[in-house]
Amino acid sequence: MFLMDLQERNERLFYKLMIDNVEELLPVVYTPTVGEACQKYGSIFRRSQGLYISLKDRGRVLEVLRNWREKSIQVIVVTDGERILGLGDLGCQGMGIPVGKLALYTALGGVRPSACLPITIDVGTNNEELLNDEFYIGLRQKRATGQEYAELLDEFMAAVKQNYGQKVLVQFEDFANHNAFTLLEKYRPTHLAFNDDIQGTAAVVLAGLIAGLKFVGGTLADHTFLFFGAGEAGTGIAELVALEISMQSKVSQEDARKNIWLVDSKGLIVSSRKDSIQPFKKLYAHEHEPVKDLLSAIKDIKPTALIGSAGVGQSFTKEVIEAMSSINKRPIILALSNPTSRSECTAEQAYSWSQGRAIFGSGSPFDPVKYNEKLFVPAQANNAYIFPGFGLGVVISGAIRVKDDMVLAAAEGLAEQVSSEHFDKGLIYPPFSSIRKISANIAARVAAKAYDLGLASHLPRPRDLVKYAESCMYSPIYRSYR
Ligand SMILES: O=C([O-])CC(=O)C(=O)O
Ligand SMILES: [Mg+2]
Repeated sequence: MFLMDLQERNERLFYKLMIDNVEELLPVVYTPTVGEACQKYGSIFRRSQGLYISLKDRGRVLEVLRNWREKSIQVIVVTDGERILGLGDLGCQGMGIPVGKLALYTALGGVRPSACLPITIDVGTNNEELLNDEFYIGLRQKRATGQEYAELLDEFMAAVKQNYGQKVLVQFEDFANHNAFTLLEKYRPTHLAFNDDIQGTAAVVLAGLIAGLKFVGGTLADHTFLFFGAGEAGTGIAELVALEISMQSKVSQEDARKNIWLVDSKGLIVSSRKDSIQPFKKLYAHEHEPVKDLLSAIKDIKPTALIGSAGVGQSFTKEVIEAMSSINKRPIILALSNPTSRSECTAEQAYSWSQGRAIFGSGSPFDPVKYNEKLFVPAQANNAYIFPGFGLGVVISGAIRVKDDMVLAAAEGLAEQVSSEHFDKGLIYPPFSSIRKISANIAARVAAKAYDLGLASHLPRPRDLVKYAESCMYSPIYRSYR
């Protein structure tokens, strides 16, 4: 609440404070505190942040967009609040997420604050508690679905293009699975559309796996990956890992998918399963006997890495971590669900149950852990490493579309920032304290790919893209007066 006030009162000071104290303030402005802020958004509401577009605005969404005080927008983060982190449907109170993500776009990625626009689409909520809460700030109705939902989103996306042109990045955030994949597929051919939960998370995890394999040995193609959770994050990561394997090892993507297995709420996804498997999971329905639970799946599949993103806290039990540790000398354990209460296990559990052998990363931050007199520093495998730099790269190159190769370039840009100095400390990501440098490098990689693919509209292509990215970054300094 203090930081929200400061952001409102003295934006420059807010960003100066953020940039100078990233590691301390990230968990406040962002995950996990932002999750709690969304849960309590109605009762801590002071001034409106961001733009709300509701079902009641149908037919005049363009007019609503034009009411926003800033005219030159480069990045929009939009949610409909249906799947806020792992907390579920928070309706309009999800606004904290686009606001927090865009604060990071500026602090971590150097996109000008005035060029950032947080938006929440209000189509109602199915959260009964909120519907009965006198302080709820959104429409008091059940969520609109089907055609009514699709038409509002269509009107919104058309209005965005009409008002800001085709170089505005639209980042979809925390939509429910059943809309996230459909919206991305629908709008990526016509808009500069990016889904952070699918593509951003995929890039950060791929970078972490590439770094993690330095401790384990071998290439991605030599290993087996098991995902607990087959939603946006799980299948997004699986697809990017398969793409990277297919490029590294010159095999087809179908072949690359064979060492990747997914577990959802009904067990291991296999072709023999009787229930209907959603299209985005089908690619991973390999031939195997049905397996009901995670522990049995681990014993059968024998993965090198276990990647959790189901939003189910404490699902990596002692037995699960011990099974991973009996199969691997250095098991890779990623507990990606957010916020902390949804984390599959804590850092302390991962290190102690694996007797200090786990290579551990989590979506939400954990403090370093002392185990057997040794200090372990857990990695924060959060898309915050990717989206600010990714967005900066898109903005500075004037890219008009997002291609998977650009997401891959972002992952590689992050992975190459991990040096021997980090590996020696057991780290698979560089520290957030150097995030602006990391973002500039990711931006340069992404921009380079956009130019290579002929998708960049800002010509001529700058010669040194890293230097150029750095020179474009917003800094919270005061101009000197004459
Ligand atoms: O916001 C975060 O910390 C990461 C993320 O996108 C999510 O959990 O949905
Ligand atoms: Mg998200």
